[in-house]
Amino acid sequence: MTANTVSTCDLRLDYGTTPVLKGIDIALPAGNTLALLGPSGCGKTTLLRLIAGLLAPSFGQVWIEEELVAGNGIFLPPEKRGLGMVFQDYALWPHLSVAGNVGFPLEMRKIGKAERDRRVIEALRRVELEHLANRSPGALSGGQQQRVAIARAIVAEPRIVLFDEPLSNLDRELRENMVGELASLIRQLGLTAIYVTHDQSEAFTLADQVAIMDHGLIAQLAAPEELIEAPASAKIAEFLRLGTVANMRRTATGWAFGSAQSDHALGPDAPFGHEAQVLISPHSLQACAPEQAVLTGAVKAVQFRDNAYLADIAVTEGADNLVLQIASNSRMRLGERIGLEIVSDCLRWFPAQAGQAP
Ligand SMILES: Nc1ncnc2c1ncn2[C@@H]1O[C@H](COP(=O)(O)OP(=O)(O)OP(=O)(O)O)[C@@H](O)[C@H]1O
Repeated sequence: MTANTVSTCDLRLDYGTTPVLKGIDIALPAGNTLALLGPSGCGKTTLLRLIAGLLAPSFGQVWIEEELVAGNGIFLPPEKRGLGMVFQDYALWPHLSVAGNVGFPLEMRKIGKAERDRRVIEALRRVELEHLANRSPGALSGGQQQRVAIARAIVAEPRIVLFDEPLSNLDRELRENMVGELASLIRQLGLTAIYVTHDQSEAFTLADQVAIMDHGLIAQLAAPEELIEAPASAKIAEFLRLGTVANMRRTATGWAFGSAQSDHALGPDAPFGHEAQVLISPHSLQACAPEQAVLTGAVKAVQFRDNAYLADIAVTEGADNLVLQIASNSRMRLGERIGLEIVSDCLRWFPAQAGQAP
């Protein structure tokens, strides 16, 4: 079994009387990347800062490679935790050369010049920037600056590298290119990484595991494909924009949904006898002729994503105020009237929330 490099146990943080983290448990195996994903203010950066040692927990523990670094009266400062960090703005010093920036953490550790030079060149070689060692950071592209920041984070050969939204200051095109590059760099270097982002595609490209955070808690921690296949709640499905969440009722012969009724049988996991929340993803809908359909609507918007067209259909008959997304190989015309058929096996049902009537 692979040892966990970072783990937290019931980790909490309060600012005054306001709980910001309410009990976080993670266990990250060596060589894995964990993304912390969630809306603004959910506590991602706070969790990263607790792991880094930039904040002390109100309760709970942080372990790094079997060593307790925070909790039970122990608190190791950042420089004693063996971590590398890459921040949003890279925090490169403009008055130092690329090599000077990368060597700075070693200088702080009072490592001699010869050894320092050797390690700086090695770190720059690993990010393929040794030819720019003497340049000033201001004379580099955004992507190159980011690689300098990574070289600086790995120069002391840390066990773990923490990334706090390292791409958010780049323009969209560069960001998209850099995500893939960063993902392969993390793998090539064999890093164990924790990566804070509020960008889902970034998290899904980079991470082995994604922790979806919500109001100071982890709502679900799973591999990207599992999050898409099996979101744990309607809220997570909505946050990940996996489709439309609606209420549906199983009937004796089929299902009822808004004012629509159908005799098409539902899959075995559909609950009997009461209304339940269901995720209708683009793949659980098929277009059909409007006169044969239980649900019909008009095409409201079309976008091209992941090699297919996604159309928003505003349902006009069968349910009120509902917009459903459907995937198609061809571009539908705006305003076109289409029928929708539900592929019941592809629906995902959510258990009733506590307090919800059965
Ligand atoms: N020094 C502080 N004092 C009081 N409250 C704080 C402090 N720092 C952060 N908070 C609050 O803690 C909560 C979590 O903040 P945090 O920065 O961890 O969120 P985040 O998920 O990283 O958000 P973002 O994506 O916007 O960076 C927020 O409600 C924030 O207002």
